[in-house]
Amino acid sequence: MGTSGDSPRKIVSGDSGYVLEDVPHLIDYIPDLPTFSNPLQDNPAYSVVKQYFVNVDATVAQTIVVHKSSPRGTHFRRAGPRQKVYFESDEVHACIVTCGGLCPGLNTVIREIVCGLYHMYGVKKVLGINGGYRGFYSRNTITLTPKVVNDIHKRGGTVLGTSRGGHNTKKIVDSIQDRGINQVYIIGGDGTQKGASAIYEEIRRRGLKVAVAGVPKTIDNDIPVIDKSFGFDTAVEEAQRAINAAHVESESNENCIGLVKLMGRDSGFIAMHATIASRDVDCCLIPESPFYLEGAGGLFEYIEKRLKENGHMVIVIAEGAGQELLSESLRSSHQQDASGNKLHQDVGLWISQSIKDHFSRQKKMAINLKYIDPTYMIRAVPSNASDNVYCTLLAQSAVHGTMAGYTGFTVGPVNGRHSYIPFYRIIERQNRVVITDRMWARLLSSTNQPSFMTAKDVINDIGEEEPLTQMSDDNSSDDKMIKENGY
Ligand SMILES: Nc1ncnc2c1ncn2[C@@H]1O[C@H](COP(=O)(O)OP(=O)(O)OP(=O)(O)O)[C@@H](O)[C@H]1O
Ligand SMILES: O=P(O)(O)OC[C@H]1O[C@](O)(CO)[C@@H](O)[C@@H]1O
Ligand SMILES: [Mg+2]
Repeated sequence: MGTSGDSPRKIVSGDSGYVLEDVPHLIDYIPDLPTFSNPLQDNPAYSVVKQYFVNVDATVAQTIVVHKSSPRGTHFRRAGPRQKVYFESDEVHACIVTCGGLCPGLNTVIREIVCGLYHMYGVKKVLGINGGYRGFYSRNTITLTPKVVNDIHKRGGTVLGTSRGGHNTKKIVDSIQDRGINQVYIIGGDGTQKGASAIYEEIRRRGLKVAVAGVPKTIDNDIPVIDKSFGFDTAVEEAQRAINAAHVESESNENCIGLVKLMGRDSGFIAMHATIASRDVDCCLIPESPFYLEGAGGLFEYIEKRLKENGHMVIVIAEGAGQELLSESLRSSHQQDASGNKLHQDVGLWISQSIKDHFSRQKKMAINLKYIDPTYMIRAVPSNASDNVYCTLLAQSAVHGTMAGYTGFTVGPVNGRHSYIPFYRIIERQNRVVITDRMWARLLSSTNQPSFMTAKDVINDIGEEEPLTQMSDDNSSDDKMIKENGY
């Protein structure tokens, strides 16, 4: 997938620096499509809601921390039901697919897309594609009805199955066309959204009346623009159990380190939030913050200090942390998964061994190390209550968007308001923890760990990154101004 074959971006400018990064609509390439009244207007459940339909001009600001002279900046189209729809209920043939790694809440999103289509729009034909993208052309489908999906939100995983790799755009769109599908709901992470964008482009090239909606999913929270991804809170909550166990073990044994490895391939959000939530963690290591082991200011020195002061400590390490150190000491593997994601070496085992070797070599202090690796346990659980609510809103917003004829979009909250975001904004970069941001500073002041950074590193890092989601810390725009002003 490249940018050369991509359809033109819809960017609309307004007064005072207002910019709308709009999403595509079916009428962009199929003019004169008929419209219909939204069946929701006759739905008794919604009859009492004042201004139920979203104004066609309503947009959501990406940056809400502004200054007197700030331009109004980038906006996205507000999600929600529209007065006019571009599909009749009995014309719709929808399908749902889940791709990439598991994440709490997948089943809730599936359930709410099915129920939203049935109950809000009277749509009766919804297909589940089994086993991710490759399922479009090599696996069975399952008919989804409110009855079939009734209880699935109480289970972890995805009832549709998932996979990595197997994205063949042509075969997938052939299958969509052959089956007469005209709404495609694609639930997945950054890789999946890239695949969804390729599917949308091919559908548009063929001139098909098929709306494509992405629902962003990943416990790593590495999708930019949106406030956070669903399932993330559940994963952070589940991680507390491992951290608590590490703390209990370390407190009860002499000179004991409780070490927990958490998911987070390229971004350390889970580790960072689990650490801040717990307060029992003395050191958190994430991919975005390089660290070193030996010498002044290094990890071993800090461990020794902490054990002398407290007799125990807890370390949380994200799976993608310290990979450059591993590559130095082990033979670099360069392995990839079926989707082309780099497969990391096991940093948990490596750091456990390195710590043990250091203290046994040094003979000053006998230590005890308890290593806990809850890897898949934090993502294979059902979503918690707040993620269930979040998943419901995502699913319903996606359904409203496709019924209104929008396509080529990912749905998600931007500053708390659900919005339709063009694919290109979602797939252009990965969201990562910004370590010059206040959230990381909050963590450092809670753990009291060394920052492992020299003043020179900090200066080099400054100005490189903008806040990628609201979760980074919306104060960062202030920071950026300070940097730009050279204060
Ligand atoms: N650039 C791309 N173009 C088309 N398809 C892609 C692209 N990158 C990934 N995919 C497809 O998207 C699917 C999911 O990708 P991936 O395994 O990277 O997971 P993900 O969606 O990023 O989720 P997570 O990282 O949370 O597990 C796979 O089937 C993969 O083939
Ligand atoms: O299921 P797999 O392929 O082992 O995936 C593991 C990866 O998936 C993620 O959970 C993202 O979904 C990463 O944190 C992790 O590295
Ligand atoms: Mg991914």
